[in-house]
Amino acid sequence: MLNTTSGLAFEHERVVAMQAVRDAATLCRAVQRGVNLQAMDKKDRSPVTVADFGSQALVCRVLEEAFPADPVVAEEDSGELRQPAHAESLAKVLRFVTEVQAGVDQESLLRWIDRGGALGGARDRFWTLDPIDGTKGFLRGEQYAIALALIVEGRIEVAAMACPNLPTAPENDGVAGTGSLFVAVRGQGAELYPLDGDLPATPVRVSARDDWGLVRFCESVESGHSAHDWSATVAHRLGITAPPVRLDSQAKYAVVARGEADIYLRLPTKADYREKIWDHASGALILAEAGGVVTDLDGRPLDFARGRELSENRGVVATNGPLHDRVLAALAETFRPA
Ligand SMILES: Nc1ncnc2c1ncn2[C@@H]1O[C@H](COP(=O)(O)O)[C@@H](OP(=O)(O)O)[C@H]1O
Ligand SMILES: [Mg+2]
Ligand SMILES: [Mg+2]
Ligand SMILES: [Mg+2]
Repeated sequence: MLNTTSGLAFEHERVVAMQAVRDAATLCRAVQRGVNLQAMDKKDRSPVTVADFGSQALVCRVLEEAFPADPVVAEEDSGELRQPAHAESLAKVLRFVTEVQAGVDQESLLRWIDRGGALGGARDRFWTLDPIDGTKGFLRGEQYAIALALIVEGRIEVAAMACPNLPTAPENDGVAGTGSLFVAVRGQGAELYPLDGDLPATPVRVSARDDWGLVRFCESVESGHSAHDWSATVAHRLGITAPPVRLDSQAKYAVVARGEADIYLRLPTKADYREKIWDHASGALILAEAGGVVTDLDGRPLDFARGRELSENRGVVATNGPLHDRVLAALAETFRPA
């Protein structure tokens, strides 16, 4: 889709996606500053917070206004929030959303959240959203991301990912207000903006590292999300000596994309677990546009045209490129999933 003013494909989508994740990041930070950060349990026992719902509402609001015909495949729905037992949480979500977007009523809020219920698939065009990826990291005050991507006929075309606790540069580690906003459009490269202020973007590029003694790999903090024992075995086989860098959320794709790490491994802990599209779409395009490579454990491209899950893939291997085939070979030789 060509924008007649700038001539760049998907320029309007890129700008809208950046605004949407910025709004959501403002809300997430406000919730995190608030006392008594509590999680509710979803049916699958995973945590969800007031910020997950508020973030989803704000992003879906921005998308509805700009692209009313576009479906959204998002992680959360309003089912639990509508329960009388959660009236207090609903009131909190409304309060935090109103701080960013004045004049919102409860019905609009719930309707925006439920715009995320689309099924995806090979249909023309849809957005996929993880309103907070790394909810466990968010609850610990560590890494999390607001991850949004546009998928057209199964191809990821636009990605925006806000990482409020990931500094734009290592020297800002731990400094408040130095979060990162990664943006990519297929064929146009990946860029990093400071999440705060109007500073210009810098290009994002992977490392060229291919010396196994210097290679760094990253993985989930949660051993229930990615098998730490297997990644240690694979790393040993490859001659990697540095300990793994563990961080939550799709910030893992971002740190590989900007060359701070060289490999992201996500090895299934359960044979029947299928990755969710919103856990990968945004990060995967950002890394690919930074020069990296993303496949599943078997070397297959991630297939985003199958619905809400990556049903045809298992696990994820993401690298700077030069290391990819050796990592796949080491996995084929060693990894025996549960
Ligand atoms: N058994 C499992 N295997 C792999 N991923 C899982 C999992 N259970 C939950 N997840 C996903 O892991 C995501 C977090 O990834 P990470 O551990 O890399 O931070 C969660 O996203 P949310 O936090 O958005 O729910 C959730 O979708
Ligand atoms: Mg979740
Ligand atoms: Mg997630
Ligand atoms: Mg989430």
